[in-house]
Amino acid sequence: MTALLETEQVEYNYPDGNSGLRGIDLSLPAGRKIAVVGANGAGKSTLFLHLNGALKPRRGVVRFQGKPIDYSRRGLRELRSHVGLVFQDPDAQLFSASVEQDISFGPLNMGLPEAEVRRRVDAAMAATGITELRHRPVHALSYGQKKRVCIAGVAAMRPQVIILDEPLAWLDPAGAKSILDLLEQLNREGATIVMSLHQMDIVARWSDEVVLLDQGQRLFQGVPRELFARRDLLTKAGLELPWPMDLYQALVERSILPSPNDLKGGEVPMDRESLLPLIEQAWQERKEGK
Ligand SMILES: Nc1ncnc2c1ncn2[C@@H]1O[C@H](COP(=O)(O)OP(=O)(O)OP(=O)(O)O)[C@@H](O)[C@H]1O
Repeated sequence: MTALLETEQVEYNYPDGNSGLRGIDLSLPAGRKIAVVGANGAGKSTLFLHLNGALKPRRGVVRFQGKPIDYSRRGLRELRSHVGLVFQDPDAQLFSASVEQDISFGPLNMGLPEAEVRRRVDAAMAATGITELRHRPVHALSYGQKKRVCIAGVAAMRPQVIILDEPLAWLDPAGAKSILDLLEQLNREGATIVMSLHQMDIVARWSDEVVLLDQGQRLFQGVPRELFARRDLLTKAGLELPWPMDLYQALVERSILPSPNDLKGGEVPMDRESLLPLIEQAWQERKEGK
């Protein structure tokens, strides 16, 4: 599969000498939902800032659609119309007086006609469920509402890639679910979604592909099931298994559930929906005295 975004041996040091990235090779295919995971300080935000050209590597190269990023003003403006980044901190992204103005900024900056801007802004507000906040000042919104405005602002530009730095952090369960539903919808409409997150159960059920970073290096890229079979990598990177896999293992150790070798299909359950039928079956067999 051809890569939409690629990094080759990307290295970056912050001006104070902190090493942000230490030779990262990545290839992000189009149309996927890609999770980027790693402990605090692993380099996720630094990587994202390279993918939309906000940071320039000290060594190595970042490519979009096979071409190295053009760091001129024009080149970056063009790149950012295709690669949208939603920052971790919404206050770093929002600056207009009202919600509507903020979401309009990107499409206006792309030079789109006013009617088209209005259409896109209305659609982005509807998709993120913030139409009623249209005239509200951004500084007076809750954290979760600000997050939605940031996502709407990027979605209104209709980029090919939407990168989100911990979009679920600090959201309540309903807020997190609606963001995940929205990302699912944007992906169905053709956007490649790249997001960092710390909840491994969501990585397991949401992502097609997962990238694991550790101390500025890529430790793994592949499907979630493959990553969660690598206990060595998880331990090194300080990550845990998704809770359904962890619970499954605890139940196997207590001889309540069959071990992977005795499972039909042999696949360890990664999510709640595949774990529950195993528990129900074990419960049924116990009741029937098997
Ligand atoms: N503005 C900065 N100035 C100096 N060093 C920085 C800066 N931002 C990040 N770093 C350093 O670069 C490394 C990578 O940080 P980064 O923020 O990319 O990690 P992260 O994986 O996004 O972490 P988190 O999960 O905490 O958001 C860390 O060692 C961090 O201390």
